[in-house]
Amino acid sequence: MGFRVLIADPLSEEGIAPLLESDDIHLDLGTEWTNQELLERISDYDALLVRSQTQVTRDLITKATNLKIIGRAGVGVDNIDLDAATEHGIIVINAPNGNTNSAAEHTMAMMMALSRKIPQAYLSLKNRQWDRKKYIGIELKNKTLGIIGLGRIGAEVAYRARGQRMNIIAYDPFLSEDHANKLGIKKGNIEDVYQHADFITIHTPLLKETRHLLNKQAFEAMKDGVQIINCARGGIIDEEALYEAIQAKKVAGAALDVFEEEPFYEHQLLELPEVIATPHLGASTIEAQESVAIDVSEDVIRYVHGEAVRNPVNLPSIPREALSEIEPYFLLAEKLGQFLILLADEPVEQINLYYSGDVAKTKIGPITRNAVKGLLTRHLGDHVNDVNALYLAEKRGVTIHENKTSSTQGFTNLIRVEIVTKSKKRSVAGTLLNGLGPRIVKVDHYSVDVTPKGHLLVIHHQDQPGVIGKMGSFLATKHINIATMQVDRADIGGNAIMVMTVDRHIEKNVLEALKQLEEIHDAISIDL
Ligand SMILES: NC(=O)c1ccc[n+]([C@@H]2O[C@H](COP(=O)([O-])OP(=O)(O)OC[C@H]3O[C@@H](n4cnc5c(N)ncnc54)[C@H](O)[C@@H]3O)[C@@H](O)[C@H]2O)c1
Ligand SMILES: O=C(O)[C@H](O)COP(=O)(O)O
Repeated sequence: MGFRVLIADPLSEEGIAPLLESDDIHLDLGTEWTNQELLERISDYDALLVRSQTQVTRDLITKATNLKIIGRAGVGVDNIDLDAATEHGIIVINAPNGNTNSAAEHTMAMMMALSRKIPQAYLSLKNRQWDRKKYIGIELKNKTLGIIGLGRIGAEVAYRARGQRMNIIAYDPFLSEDHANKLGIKKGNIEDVYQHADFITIHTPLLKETRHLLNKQAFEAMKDGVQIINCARGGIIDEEALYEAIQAKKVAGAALDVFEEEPFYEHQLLELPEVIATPHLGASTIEAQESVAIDVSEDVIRYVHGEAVRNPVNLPSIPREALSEIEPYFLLAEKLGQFLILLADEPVEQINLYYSGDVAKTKIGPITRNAVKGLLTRHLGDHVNDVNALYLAEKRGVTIHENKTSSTQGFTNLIRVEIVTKSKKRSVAGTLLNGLGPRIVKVDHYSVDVTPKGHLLVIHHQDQPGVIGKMGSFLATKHINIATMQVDRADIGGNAIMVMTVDRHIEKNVLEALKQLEEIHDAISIDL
């Protein structure tokens, strides 16, 4: 059947062409399905593609037992329960760039329609009224536009509004003076925007912090006769407060593309002649729809082919150049984690990662995720992946610390993973050998040289003559062939370690018998 993809909201046909053309992908359209149908059938799918309409709730995600990826053909992911997706190890991707222009153009269209009362005049004319006095507008030229949220769309709006010869003041916590200067706008705080703007347009995501950002107090702080444009998200404006501010003539008009509840057919704001509105059309252009659908389709294909996706929402996004540099470390980190967890005989409380040499110069976050994934998979199973590894560790009270160190111990790159339990610390270190791949080079403070692959046997023993021979003979009686062997010790006659690669899995009873040998302190079998 291949990789099953469900399209739950209408997407551009041209945009999904890459999916239609893929032999290993099976596409179904669920745009006419009811919520109940979606809940009942979602477990058949590996991928779900949506726009802003379908509510991807925790309930839906819990029922989506085979789902691996959710694609949002657009920017806002407030219709997707990201926490639930992350917990279930489902990667969420979006298409952040494809509709920027369309949303910015729609914002400008709304501001111009608002300032010249075009929708109201059109309605009046449709009703066979020729009323020129009632529809006197104001010019944009020399007016101040306040932009709240100067990201992709906010910046495009600023660029266009400058063309209208507006003065622009913007508030965004990440806006630098330098960037503001480059855009030819003024950087201010939110109070400055309220105090000076004749028009205020919002371009933030809907977050806990931005819900009802424009509320009663905010409207009170604004200039009398201010006009509001919202082409971002409904919940950012407290609609009740806006209604009252318009009735009180504090706000002269509002142009709204988005609403707290969508869709709707009755809305008290629409009863006000000062309000003009569109039904969430900011991204509804042929160009934007084609572009966002292509972006998510191509990312789904990348995912199916095991490549890194370009626009992950619940994973840090890695630029392509950086990815090629760090991807080889993923396997090493995962193997170190898988190896190390078997040395732990108590619950892990802390994971410390030490990066040195070349690897310390890279983006280490994704490497850490792979190490933690390796540590957790052993006990939590295959549902642990790089999307939920950190979340699952955190949920179990395990803290993770990343460190960059200068101690390369002679290797060009070195990753050391350490676990801290109630009574001890254990660690393994590994390197990527040029052309030879991953190697484990340290187990605690012992030096070894082991390829982390196949069946390994780790023995802690007393360093004394005859132990190695005894071990060899013991394994021979169990028909276990030794492929490679590494030995290191703390001091002559002191504690020592043996790491062997053997040709088959070692059963529990064989390990127990091994541990009974006099000089053996511990024996651990590791299948990688
Ligand atoms: N109407 C539509 O059809 C339509 C189309 C596209 C995007 N959108 C919406 O537009 C919004 C912006 O999209 P974008 O692509 O520009 O996103 P973006 O991430 O590029 O920009 C958002 C900006 O908001 C800023 N921000 C966050 N919290 C803030 C706060 N409390 N105060 C001020 N600024 C804050 C961020 O720093 C960021 O710069 C999103 O909500 C998106 O869903 C709507
Ligand atoms: O966040 C977005 O990208 C816009 O709101 C577009 O939403 P839509 O895909 O439902 O048009």
